Amino acid sequence: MTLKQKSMVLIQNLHFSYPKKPTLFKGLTMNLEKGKVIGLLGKNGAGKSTLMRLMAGLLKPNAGTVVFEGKHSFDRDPDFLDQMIFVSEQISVPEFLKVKDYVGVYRDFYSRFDDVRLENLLAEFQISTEEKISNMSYGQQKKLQLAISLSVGAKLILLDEPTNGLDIPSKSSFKKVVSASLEEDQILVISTHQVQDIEHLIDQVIILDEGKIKLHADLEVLEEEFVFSQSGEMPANAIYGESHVLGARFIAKSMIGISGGSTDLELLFHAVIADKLNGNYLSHPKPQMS
Ligand SMILES: Nc1ncnc2c1ncn2[C@@H]1O[C@H](COP(=O)(O)OP(=O)(O)OP(=O)(O)O)[C@@H](O)[C@H]1O
Repeated sequence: MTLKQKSMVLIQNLHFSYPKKPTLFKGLTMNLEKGKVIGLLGKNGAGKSTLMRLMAGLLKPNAGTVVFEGKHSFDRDPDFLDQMIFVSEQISVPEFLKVKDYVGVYRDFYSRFDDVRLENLLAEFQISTEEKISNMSYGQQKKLQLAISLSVGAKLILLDEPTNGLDIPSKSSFKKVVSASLEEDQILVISTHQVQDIEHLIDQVIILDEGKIKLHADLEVLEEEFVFSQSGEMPANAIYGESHVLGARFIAKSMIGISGGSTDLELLFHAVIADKLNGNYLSHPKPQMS
């Protein structure tokens, strides 16, 4: 399959700023492939939610393009809207409705709505369709929104801070249902500060900083290229490391005979923000980055 066939979201030379605010994105370029779960990381105010809103077509680029399967997001074409769902961090669920009535709104809107999947997800999250939304806690409402987002049959699923407000068992359920629900022709983008909530779940990581994509990488490639490990003291060849009472956590360039664990997302994030490890570590060539 060629890169173009695999790509679903193409962002090219994207410029964006809010009115009377400094420029947020100055020429962002990237593409997202189907079948991937992508973690979007960045400090507060880095622009994660804004990038998601641009992908959802809720904001208009000042220049450049955001295209989903050949359609400009901001055109909000009916086909595009049928294939995309964006769940923002602040949920606004109409409290006067019962779960089943609220779900009905989505069932009417999305042509590929999957009732069986929804039923299974609501069971996993222990939500009854007869429940009145006003009687549900914030976390329960959040889980309802998540269950819906994974059931509408969207090819592009954008989740902004989906695990905020979820208790520990629900976070485990979140990982379980996401891994089990994602199909080959879907992309799931998860923006979060809770890196442990997406560890062992994401295929790719994107780190946004100062209006740029500092890193866009397949975790598989990162794990081939680098060693993420711990030792009694900081090794001399560490690219980046953090000392703690028992020694150090570090990232080093991979060498024959030395293998490291799975990607330590927190350490990776700090290394990227400190400009110790930037770039493109994808399993095939990509368009030039900003
Ligand atoms: N509606 C808006 N109008 C004006 N400025 C905005 C608006 N929304 C966000 N911003 C500004 O844009 C920048 C990026 O905000 P955004 O919410 O996209 O960042 P974020 O990475 O999602 O942050 P956080 O991690 O805190 O949620 C911030 O400086 C913010 O103040």
